[in-house]
Amino acid sequence: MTETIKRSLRESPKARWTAMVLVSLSAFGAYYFNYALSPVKPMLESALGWTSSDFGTYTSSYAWFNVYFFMLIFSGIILDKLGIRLTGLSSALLMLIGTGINYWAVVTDFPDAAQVALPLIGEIKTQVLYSSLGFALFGVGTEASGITLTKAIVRWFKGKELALAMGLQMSIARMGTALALAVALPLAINFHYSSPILWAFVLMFIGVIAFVMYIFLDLKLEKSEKEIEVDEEEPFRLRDILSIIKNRGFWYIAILCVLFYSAVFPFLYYATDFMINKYRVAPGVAGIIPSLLPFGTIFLTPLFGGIYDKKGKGATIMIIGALLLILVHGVLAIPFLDNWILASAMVVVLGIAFSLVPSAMWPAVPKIIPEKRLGTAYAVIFWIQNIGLMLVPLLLGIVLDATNPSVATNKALIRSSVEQSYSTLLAQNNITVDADEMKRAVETTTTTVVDSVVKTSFYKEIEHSAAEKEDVKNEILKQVATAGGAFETDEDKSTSINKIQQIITEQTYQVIEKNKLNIRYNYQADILIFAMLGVLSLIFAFLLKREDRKKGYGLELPNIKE
Ligand SMILES: NCCCC[C@H](N)C(=O)NCC(=O)O
Repeated sequence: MTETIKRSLRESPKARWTAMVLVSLSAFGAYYFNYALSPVKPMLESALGWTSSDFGTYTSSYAWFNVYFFMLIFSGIILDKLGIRLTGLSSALLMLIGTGINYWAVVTDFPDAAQVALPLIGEIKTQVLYSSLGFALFGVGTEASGITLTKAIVRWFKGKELALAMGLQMSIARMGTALALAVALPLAINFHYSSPILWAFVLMFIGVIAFVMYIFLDLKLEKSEKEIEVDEEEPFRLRDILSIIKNRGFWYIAILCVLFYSAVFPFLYYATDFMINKYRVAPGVAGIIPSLLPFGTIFLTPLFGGIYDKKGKGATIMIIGALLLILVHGVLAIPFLDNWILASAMVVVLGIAFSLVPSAMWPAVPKIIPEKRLGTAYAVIFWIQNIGLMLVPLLLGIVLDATNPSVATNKALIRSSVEQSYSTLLAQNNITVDADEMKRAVETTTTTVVDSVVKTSFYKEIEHSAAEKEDVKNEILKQVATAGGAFETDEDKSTSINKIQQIITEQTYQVIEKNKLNIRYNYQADILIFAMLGVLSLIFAFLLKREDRKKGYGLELPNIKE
């Protein structure tokens, strides 16, 4: 069809950039919430008794519905049928509801032993299940919103600053990730472990309002184009999937995508905990190191995209990105290199890799797949990517628990010792607290003890039998009771509780240190999984380059012809 755009609202730079900012706000909230609970992993363990496998189940749940129910494929169809406005609003609302369910689940008291049996996963804590269902719903909303926002940007910027607008939209989204990694744990420490989710809910709500405003702008655009003939967009067709999956180049890109993203996104889920456990970074600031990664990509992705546009070498860029991935995870896996400055440098290099690969990968797809099948191609690539985002975080949690079998049980032992110590000292001193105050005090004290042991102790951990662990617990209770005997209550109840907290913290710390209890995760096996994903990425990047040479896709050629 001919395109004779005359006075379309698209011609107004102010209108189209406003549209870009409005739609990007929901992506900002989504990318924030995606990582809001990750830095809080150590607190979820100390306060709620989650294990690394529970955390792995939770983070993998992002992709449950997308993978099992083919939601990404359906979202593409729904987007074609219902359009940007309705699909965008529904996905923003879905993200909001998912976040709400997740918040409710983590603040609700479930009995410690409450579990349900799930196919494939087995027994799972009821709280982990409800949090995961919320996160899975959020995942459907995020992925659907991802493809909807791309379509919205294309609608406003086709023939204009399309690449820049897409790059900026991605940058705004990544700012959300950087913010979550940097502030979630300080927020949780200073307020409550659920506070980062509450903030996510607020951001998501702002995203919904912004999308409603976008709808009005979009209606104005439609009105302005009523008299004008514009290109009709190609709809999503199931039969296109068949022709796409017959293309070998498509498979190389899709596999490279799942391998590469699986070595980055899931790394971010665990990175704060990794910094705390391996590099002894203080929990309050540990998230700043992984936040350097998305923060760097905010500037580098558009920069590398521009270089690819002008100079080409797309397949080579992907090879370099995969090599950097191997270098980073290889260095992070070396046990004796435990300096946080080196870790920060490696995260910056990972940020460079994470800017190189996407800046070459996404623009490479149109060189392999005809334009009319692009929407379908991206939906299938994201579906395959989601399989990795589902399996890898789960595997990481299981491997972390399997290679550190006593850490979760030792943290649980500390929690129950702290709880019993409070009960004893409060009763001894005739101080009454309600269930909420008690819960809060136990959570805070357990977290403080665990954090300070992990940060400040240098002992070589010893594995204890169940009977020895019972002895350690009894020793904690005895020490606390002895130290608490000399304790003088204050008229002010909260001063007395603070004194009790101090006694319990000091005594528990001493007993743990003396008995060399293992509460520090060794992440080596997990990081080696990432390094292996890097090696596989490199192989597929080379295969893609070879296929490009055979079929002449032009991946090494510049996008802009001089
Ligand atoms: N943690 C956000 C998940 C978004 C996944 C999405 N399918 C995607 O890959 N977007 C492109 C990107 O580079 O973020």
